[in-house]
Order: sequence, then structure tokens, then C-alpha cells
Amino acid sequence: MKTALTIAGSDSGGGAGIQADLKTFSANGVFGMSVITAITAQNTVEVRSVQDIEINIIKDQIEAVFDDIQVDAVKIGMLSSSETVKIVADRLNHYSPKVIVLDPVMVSKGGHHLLKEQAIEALKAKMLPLATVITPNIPEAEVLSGMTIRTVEDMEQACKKLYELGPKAVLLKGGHLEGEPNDLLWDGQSFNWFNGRRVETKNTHGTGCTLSSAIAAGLAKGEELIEAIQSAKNYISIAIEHSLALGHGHGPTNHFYELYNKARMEER
Ligand SMILES: Nc1ncnc2c1ncn2[C@@H]1O[C@H](COP(=O)(O)OP(=O)(O)O)[C@@H](O)[C@H]1O
Ligand SMILES: Cc1ncc(COP(=O)(O)OP(=O)(O)O)c(N)n1
Repeated sequence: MKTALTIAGSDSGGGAGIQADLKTFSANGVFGMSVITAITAQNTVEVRSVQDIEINIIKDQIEAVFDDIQVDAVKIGMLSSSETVKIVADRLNHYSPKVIVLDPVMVSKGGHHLLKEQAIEALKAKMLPLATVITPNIPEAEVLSGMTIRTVEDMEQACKKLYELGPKAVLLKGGHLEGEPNDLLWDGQSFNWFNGRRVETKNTHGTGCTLSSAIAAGLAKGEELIEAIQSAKNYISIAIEHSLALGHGHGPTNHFYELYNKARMEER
């Protein structure tokens, strides 16, 4: 069985972070492993508090996994501090996994900062160059590129700017723009669009975590980047279409809808 490792924060509410990543890996048929960088006390409404995990424990988790188990893909989410960015980059440089999907998580839907401002430069300098693909949303891409993004032309220009920071490819997610949620890939050679249909729902907690983990799962299984993104886009679209009205805020996506649906059909 192929494997994927998520290096990210824990979301007690289960919709984003490590919890979303592991559900996504399972739903997409890869064995999931985790390195926890921070614990958030979070639900569908808000992030109440954050405890960063000690740097030595983050290092030990990474080493415990890599020293023993084959890692076919790494997905990176919430890194919280510049110290965490540095130790994760250092260990990934050491182990050189073939695939690194970096979701440059910065702010939760409720507006809580999940990456300290002082860590942004470290993220740019140390993490972006290691990535097979980065998956910023529009606000994250604006911070990383230093430009405002409103139009398709802005998206193209931002992709090129982010590519200059060193990742092998940039997938700029269009979910935060008006209109259809279309995502744009730039791999240094050509643009590819992954088009979606907007689902009118407030239950979109963890969409970014879920998309990036699904891409990591596809790459772990040996899919080419475009194929992995297309199947991840199909997966997140279905997960949003059948998202769950749990809690009082932004409910989670439905990570196992397809699996349960298939099982139900087979029972009949
Ligand atoms: N309401 C929606 N309907 C359908 N797809 C969506 C919707 N909102 C976001 N998406 C898609 O979900 C994925 C995650 O995007 P986004 O929500 O922008 O990320 P983030 O959670 O990092 O802010 C992207 O593929 C985006 O196009
Ligand atoms: C622990 C943790 N990690 C990441 C996020 C952000 O997740 P994302 O998929 O961008 O979803 P929203 O927060 O935008 O709903 C998080 N909230 N918590």
C-alpha cells in the first residue's frame, strides 16, 4: 500500500488540519501517517487557542516515521512558527521525499492566524523551494506574491511570481474569487485550468486541507501531477456538494461520501 505523511496542525473539530488529511488519505486509498506541529482548540465557528508542539517533538515525529517507513508523499499544512518551518525544512532536506505538496496555510475561515507573521519569510525561503507543488488560496497567494489578485490575468501573473520562489509547480485555488471555483496550475511551461461548479453552501471548512491531501494521495499512488490534481478536484467537488451541516458555523466537507455511496449501491 502506498503511504502519505501529513505534517500539519490538529483541528479538534475534525474538519480541517491533520484530521481532514488522514480522512482524505483513507478515502483515496493510501495509508496515512501524521506529524503534529500544533494543537488547535477549534470548532466550525472559531479557533479558541493554539499550542505549538515543541520543536524536538516535531523533529522526533518526522524521524520516527522516515527512519522506519517508506513515505511516498508528504503533505504540509499549518506550520505556525518560523522555528517549526525551519525544523521541518531541515528534516525534509535530509530525507528528500520524492513528493511534497505544500498548502501554505495562513489564516482560518474564522480569521485566526495559523502562521505567525514572522514565519512568512522563513516559509518563502525554506519551504517553497522544496515543494513539488504549492496550493495557495487567493489571500495566501497575495501575501506570498505581494500583489492583489482579482482577475484571471492576475491569477496567471501571481502563479508566475510564486513559481520564481522555487516550487516545481503552483496550483492557485480560485475558491475565494467571485464566480466559479476554478483553479490554475503553472508548472513553468504551461497553464492548466481545473474548473469547478460553485456549490452554494457555508459548509466549506477544511476544503484547502482536503484538496492538497487528495493531490498528495494521487501523487503517492504514482499519478502524474495533472492527473492527481484532476482527481483531487473531482474528489473535493463531491465532498463539498455533500458537505455536512455539523456545528453552528462552517461545517466540514464529506470525506467519505463516494465510498459510502458505492458501498450502499453494492448492497442493493
Ligand atoms: N463553494 C464551493 N463550491 C465548489 N468548490 C469550491 C467552493 N469553495 C471552494 N471550492 C474549491 O475547493 C478547493 C479549496 O479551495 P479554497 O476554499 O479556496 O481553499 P482554502 O480552504 O485554502 O481557502 C478549490 O478547488 C476550490 O476551487
Ligand atoms: C489545524 C488547521 N489547519 C489548517 C486549517 C485551515 O484549513 P483550510 O482547509 O484552509 O480550511 P478553513 O480553515 O479555511 O476552513 C485549519 N482551520 N486548522
